[in-house]
Amino acid sequence: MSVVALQSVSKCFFRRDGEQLEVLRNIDLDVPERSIVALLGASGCGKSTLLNIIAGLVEPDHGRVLLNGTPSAAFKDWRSMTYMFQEDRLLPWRTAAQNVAFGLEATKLSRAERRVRVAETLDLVGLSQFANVYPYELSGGMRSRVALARSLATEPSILLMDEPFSKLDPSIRAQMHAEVLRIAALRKVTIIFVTHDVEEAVVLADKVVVLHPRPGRVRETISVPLAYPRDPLATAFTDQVRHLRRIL
Ligand SMILES: Nc1ncnc2c1ncn2[C@@H]1O[C@H](COP(=O)(O)OP(=O)(O)OP(=O)(O)O)[C@@H](O)[C@H]1O
Repeated sequence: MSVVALQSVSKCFFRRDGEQLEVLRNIDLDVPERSIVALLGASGCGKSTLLNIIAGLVEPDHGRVLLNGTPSAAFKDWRSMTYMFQEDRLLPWRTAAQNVAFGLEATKLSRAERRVRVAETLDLVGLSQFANVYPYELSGGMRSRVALARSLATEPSILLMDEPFSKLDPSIRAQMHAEVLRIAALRKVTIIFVTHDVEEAVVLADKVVVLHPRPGRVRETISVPLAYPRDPLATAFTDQVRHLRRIL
């Protein structure tokens, strides 16, 4: 069964001047369990809007969103889904551990259970030594790891990411890609992420959905049949990357 399925999803926004902006038209999407799907497209083609629709943050005008087979409006298990934003959005007055604990505070876990979960998740992203450090004392890559740990602390089965590594240096970015692939395999998580970077899409995803702008439509869905773990340098010269580059 698909973890996330979109059927003929369309969305318009109204601009300030009253003009209607058709952002998404008839989007169909099928995300099987434990897959990694990239939403790839040029700026403004509706990638973030699509992710927000999946997350239940934006309601589509037409079409259906099914989460584990349940229509979005009737879906109850929102805790099984987390969202990682483009900016890390760490709270500066909280330590790394306290930031990771943030999403757990609304759960039924006891204080002791939360402490264990935070320690496990920081360990997962290789930051056990930095639990008591504040965000300003961390490098960009470490902050990104804390943000990833915060997204994973609730043990989600679906992780949505909106260009989460776009602000990082290329080498740190490659490290984060490796981290995501390692953790996705370990935690059995389904990932849907937005990117406008062809290499990032091909390194991470097993399926790349290419969106065409104005209005956003699925232009093509490309499978990436490369075995994991992938080598970013090796993937840069594959046919898939050449093809996607040509389209974009
Ligand atoms: N709440 C809103 N109200 C009005 N217009 C919106 C709203 N949200 C998004 N838009 C418009 O919808 C279009 C698609 O935006 P969206 O952020 O989904 O695109 P994107 O592909 O993620 O772009 P980028 O890669 O630049 O982040 C843009 O023209 C944007 O200005």
